[in-house]
Amino acid sequence: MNIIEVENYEELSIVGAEIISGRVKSQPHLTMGFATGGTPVGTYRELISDHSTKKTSYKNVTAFNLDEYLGLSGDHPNSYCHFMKEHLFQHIDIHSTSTFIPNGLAENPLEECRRYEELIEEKGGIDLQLLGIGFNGHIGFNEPYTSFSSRTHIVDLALSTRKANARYFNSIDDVPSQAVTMGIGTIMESREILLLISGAGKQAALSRLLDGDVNEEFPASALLSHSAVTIVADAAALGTRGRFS
Ligand SMILES: O=P(O)(O)OC[C@H]1O[C@](O)(CO)[C@@H](O)[C@@H]1O
Repeated sequence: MNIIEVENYEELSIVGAEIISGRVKSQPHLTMGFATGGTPVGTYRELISDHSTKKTSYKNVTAFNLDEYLGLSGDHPNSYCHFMKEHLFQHIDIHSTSTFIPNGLAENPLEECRRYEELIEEKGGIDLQLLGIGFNGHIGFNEPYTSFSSRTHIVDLALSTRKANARYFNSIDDVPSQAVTMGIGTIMESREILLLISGAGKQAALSRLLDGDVNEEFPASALLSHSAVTIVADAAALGTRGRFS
């Protein structure tokens, strides 16, 4: 596991974007896995800026997102489909037909999970998967005790996850209680993984990850068994484990 220590969220966003745009430049037909949540927003802002100044092109990039709320349509303001358009896709030259996000309104959600898995396989798998981490160690929407061999599936969201994401909704009651997410097994098949961790609130999760105990109780610990993971973490998240403490 390669750990890049940065001073703050601004620097984390710059470094995250440099890694992604660097891959896109060297491999224009990259299949990229994107994440949502607050953490990657700065990275997306930097990618947009890089796209407009340095003309990094995404026209041959294929994008898969990790997850989507069940019950929200793609144009719902809180859907992850809407999030990706707003924070990245509408600002770069990626083709809308090359961006894939699970359909939160699928008539048959189990079938949708199978379709999504097939699609990832059809496109040759994910080259670089961007991840954030939840307070409880979730990656994607894979909550504690999710099998490390899981494929794209339906999850019941933990109350702590719904509470953490309630900030984007009018009230916690509006936060869907289920989502479709790539499984941990799906994520682990990505050829490379970039995990962004920022803020004091993530200190306990990062510390537990760095302790190195691989356990399904802590989903992110699966990453310890992956051969190409880069973590970009800021001083607040590293706490006393960082060089800035
Ligand atoms: O970046 P945030 O907002 O702290 O979220 C962390 C993680 O939680 C999720 O938003 C899901 O709750 C993930 O998509 C994300 O990686």
